[in-house]
Amino acid sequence: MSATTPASTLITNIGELMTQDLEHRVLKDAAVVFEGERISWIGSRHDAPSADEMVDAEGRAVLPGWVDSHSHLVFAGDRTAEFEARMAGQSYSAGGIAVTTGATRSVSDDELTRLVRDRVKEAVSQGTTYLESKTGYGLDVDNEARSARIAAAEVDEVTYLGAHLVPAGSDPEEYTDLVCGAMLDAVLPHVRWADVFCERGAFTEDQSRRVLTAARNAGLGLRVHGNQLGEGPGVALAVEFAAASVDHVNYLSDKDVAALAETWTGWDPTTGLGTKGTVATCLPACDLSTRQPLAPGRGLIDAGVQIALAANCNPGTSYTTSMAFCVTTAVLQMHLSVHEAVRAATYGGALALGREFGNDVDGERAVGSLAVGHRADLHMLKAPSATHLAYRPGIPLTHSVWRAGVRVV
Ligand SMILES: N=CN[C@@H](CCC(=O)O)C(=O)O
Ligand SMILES: [Zn+2]
Repeated sequence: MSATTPASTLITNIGELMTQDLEHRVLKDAAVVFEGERISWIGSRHDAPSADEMVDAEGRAVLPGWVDSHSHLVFAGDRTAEFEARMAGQSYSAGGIAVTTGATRSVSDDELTRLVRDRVKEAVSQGTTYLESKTGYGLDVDNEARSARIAAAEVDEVTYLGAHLVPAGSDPEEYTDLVCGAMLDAVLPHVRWADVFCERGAFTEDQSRRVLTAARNAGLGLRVHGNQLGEGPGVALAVEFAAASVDHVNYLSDKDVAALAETWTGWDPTTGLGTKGTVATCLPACDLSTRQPLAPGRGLIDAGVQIALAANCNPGTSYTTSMAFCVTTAVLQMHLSVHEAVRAATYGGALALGREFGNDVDGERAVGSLAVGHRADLHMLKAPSATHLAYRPGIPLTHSVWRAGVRVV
């Protein structure tokens, strides 16, 4: 805690406090107290205890900070020309990853760090308080290890994505061996997760299975990029490996939806107890930028699948850090309620990263929901309710942000 951070803070006169806790509480006329990084009290403002510092929300809404569980922040350069071509009718393919890999390899460690740091700042300024990033634009042992090391210093969670694209000139099977061998060993000290882009033009089912097996044997949690460009084996593989999340999920068969729903049958959403399933992470900004059908978030929720919303910031398919844009799109176009969309962008992201209530890892506090004992990650809007996120699309509504009890915006 910095010398200027008060020991305890009371935020009072909150018009709407959307807790996204297990009871789904939305409190009117509320107050929150946090001591250091920990929330210590939530209730009616009329009953609020005193604190060292008092912040008057003046009727504004307060939500948990966004938990952005899917991004690719470690890159240099951009792909404006590819985007323009796509807007003119060309379809997205995985091949563009090679362009960013070339640009990323060409910059110094300091420059790459600065680029990542600027993107994190941009995300935080819009209310993101917990952020994952993948590697995946290094694609050789040294550059993947460098990406992992730089990401680990700048973001909360790092995912190894050596299996993003087979580099030009490499034999796919030999490259998969490298991803499962020397490259995995090199990134291991810096990462908690591994991911694979299981899609045509990227990694086959068999190659993906090898990557997931090696990562699991190395003790990493698993994630899968699946069913982005067409129906395929990604979701089934994610379920088979009990991955924490399968991301994109644009093209799902009834069997895929049923398989994902089945993974949640042993979990109680009212207590958060039981065996968690595989979160379906929807990436609406990416879907719009690649002109893919929006992921069927509504149908997934209705089938009993826990979903997350993430920004998927990367230079190819989704060059944005705006979680608010994703929430807006989820409400306006994916037919989620505001509460469901905000939940997917906060609690859902935490579920996808194993950082939700009851899952405090390495002594870290739960994120993505507001309850006593959780990390004080709060996002105050320039609006009286979260509904304004969808009602006033495109308007920057972040008023202030606290991350682990420290005011950062
Ligand atoms: N789909 C795979 N990976 C990224 C895009 C990578 C790129 O095109 O640079 C994604 O999540 O959309
Ligand atoms: Zn991705």
